[in-house]
Amino acid sequence: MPKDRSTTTAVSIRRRSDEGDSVSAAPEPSFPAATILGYPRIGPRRELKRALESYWEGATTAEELRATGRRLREASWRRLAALGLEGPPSNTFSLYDQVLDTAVLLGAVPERYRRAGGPEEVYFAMARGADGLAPLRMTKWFDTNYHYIVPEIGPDTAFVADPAKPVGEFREALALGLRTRPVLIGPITFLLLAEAAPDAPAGFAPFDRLADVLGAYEDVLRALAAEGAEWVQLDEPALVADRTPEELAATAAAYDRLGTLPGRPALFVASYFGDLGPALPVLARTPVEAIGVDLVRGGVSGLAALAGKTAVAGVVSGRDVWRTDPERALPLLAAVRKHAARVAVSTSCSLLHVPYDLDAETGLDPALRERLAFADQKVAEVVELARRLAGYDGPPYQAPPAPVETAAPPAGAGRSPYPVRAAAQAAHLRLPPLPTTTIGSFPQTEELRAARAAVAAGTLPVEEYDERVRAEIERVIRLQERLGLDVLVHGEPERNDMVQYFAEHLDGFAVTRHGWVQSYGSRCTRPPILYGDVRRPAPITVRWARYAASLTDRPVKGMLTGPVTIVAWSFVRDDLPLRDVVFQVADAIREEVRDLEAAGVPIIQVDEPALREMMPLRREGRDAYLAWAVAAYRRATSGAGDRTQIHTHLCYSDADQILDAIDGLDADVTSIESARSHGRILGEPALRDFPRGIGPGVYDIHSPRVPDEAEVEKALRAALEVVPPDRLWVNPDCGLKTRTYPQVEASLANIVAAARRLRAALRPAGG
Ligand code: MET
Ligand SMILES: [Zn+2]
Repeated sequence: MPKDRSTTTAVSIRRRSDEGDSVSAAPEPSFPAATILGYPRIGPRRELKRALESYWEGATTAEELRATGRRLREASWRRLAALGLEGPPSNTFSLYDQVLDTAVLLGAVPERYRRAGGPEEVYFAMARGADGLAPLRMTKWFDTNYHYIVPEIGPDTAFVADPAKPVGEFREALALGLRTRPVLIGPITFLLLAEAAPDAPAGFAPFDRLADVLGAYEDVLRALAAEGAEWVQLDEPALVADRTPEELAATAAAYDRLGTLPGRPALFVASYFGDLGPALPVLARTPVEAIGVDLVRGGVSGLAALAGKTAVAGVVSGRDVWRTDPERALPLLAAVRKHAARVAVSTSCSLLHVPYDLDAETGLDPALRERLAFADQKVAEVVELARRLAGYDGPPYQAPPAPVETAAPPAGAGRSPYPVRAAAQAAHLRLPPLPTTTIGSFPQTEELRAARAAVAAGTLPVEEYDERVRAEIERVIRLQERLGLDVLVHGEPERNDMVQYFAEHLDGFAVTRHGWVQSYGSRCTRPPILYGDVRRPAPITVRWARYAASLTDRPVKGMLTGPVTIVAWSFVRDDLPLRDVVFQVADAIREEVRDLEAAGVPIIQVDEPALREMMPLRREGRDAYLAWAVAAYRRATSGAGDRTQIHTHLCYSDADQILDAIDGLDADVTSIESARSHGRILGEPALRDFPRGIGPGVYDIHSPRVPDEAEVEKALRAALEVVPPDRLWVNPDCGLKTRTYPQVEASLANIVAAARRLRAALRPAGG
């Protein structure tokens, strides 16, 4: 075998499938030697965010929004071409979410949204809700901090392909002289991520509709081929999680069917976020031409199945900001090359999960900077690796022995059992039944954001900024008193972000200025970079908590972010086991809990919204993960005395998967997302027995909609069916930071009113 085979010029005859089905014998188009699975789309300066928000406010038109999209796509393609990438992906742009785009592409728009208006209105009604129309559910994309919109599929969903978007984007790029590879979410992943429509009969699963949805995929593939698309990428990340034999058999059947579609483009099935495991040979037996494997998360065993295929080898991580070590990547690529017909160098997943360009960061320590690569640097890396691979004749990669696990540090001195704590807290706090509270943040005003930027730019003295933060805290405290909430918060006005704020005050972290990563819709976060040992040089939140408490007689909660979440939402050093890094952070938070308690703060909330998203995608490894994650949380919180009430907050609706772990956190009160899943969380039998305080969210803060009093009351009545009144808390799904004051005031007023009505109804007659 010649070892300098260059993949750029590779042209071969399309193979026949094992079964010998006759497949068109057209030559397989060449696949680029270097590629990426996707690219960020929010804009290097978050141009899409601004365009979306101004469109939603009614300040700009749909046409202006579309024009911004076109400009961003063009700029991205030109940038990729300038970086040396050939045949870039397309249809990786989205106005809100790629899963929602796929639902639209396949005609899976639930009937009730169709009356929202024109195409944009219908689309954004599904994403964000509209008058009288709650949005579709939103949840996290695999183990990332990106949120997708959950499609709703019923037995009658009429799948009718509407390929306008991928076709339109393909044409746009072609007009620039670029033949792109349209990217679609594959049928297996699409259906597995969807949920059954509310009116679907019991036992119905969206996956039952696979044969029907494939018809729509065939139409899309035909339409793209007619435009001149040579390759289409079908993303199937769902195949890196555990799949049943039936699901794998359906995968084989689906790709056999798409693979034998006459006149189709060449098919590249991409997998990412882990190892394909048993799905790899299944895919490899189908007629698809190319298969993508994640070699950052996944291993090299089983690659022999790639014989005869084009292997798209993900060796440049799309999930972190570290440079790729060519001494590791080249042997990995050589290992793939031993088996596959052709090898393309790729990112391990879409670059959606990393910031655009390291060159925009001018303030980083040069020693750290040298170790970093953002999206554009990673594009340059795949191009360079492909060039080096062509001439590489070193040995292929061999997996090293698995590292030996060290024992977890102890949880720290234990608190008394819950009944003892609960009694001490009840005597101390004297709260009514169904206590009302919020999750921590209040809307962030433009003035405060601007003030923070001015401090960073050196144009506003810190003392003046602190003064404004104090004024904002006072305003938020007065508002909560006026609204009649029982447990108040300071509103987190001093925090740009719940993770970044702590990162800025802990040693071992660096923060970026422009390193935005899309979280959902127009929302972005700037994940800090955890590069060294974590230490807390001084108390972080104590002065603000103390100030807030000084303003009111009601209890004020102290707010901290938990160790798992701080690590999950950062880019983390990869030279230590993740667990050890989390324990370092837990020790820093433990010190903060102690200091808050010493300052007289009676309730401390330690948020762990990322607990579930960090969970391994395959069952194997989950128990071990949950054990150390829970141990880290307890290490952070167990220094508190019995009288101090510890709250935690987890904002996702499918907490049912980790109820044991939530129980293991041993927090006195747990608030959890529930509004958008129509209270589904409380349908869980395990929750009936949840032994401590629980606050299922009654206000979907991801939507601009204001819930009315009756709706909140109904949700609370449903909750009271399973949770006794002395343990039921009344709160929104999550923090209020992303909402406006008018929305928040109206919603909280309705929540307090509903809680009061129920409280009155609970009171025994004459009591
Ligand atoms: C994503 S969870 C957010 C919790 C945080 N305390 C807030 O209210 O913003
Ligand atoms: Zn939350």
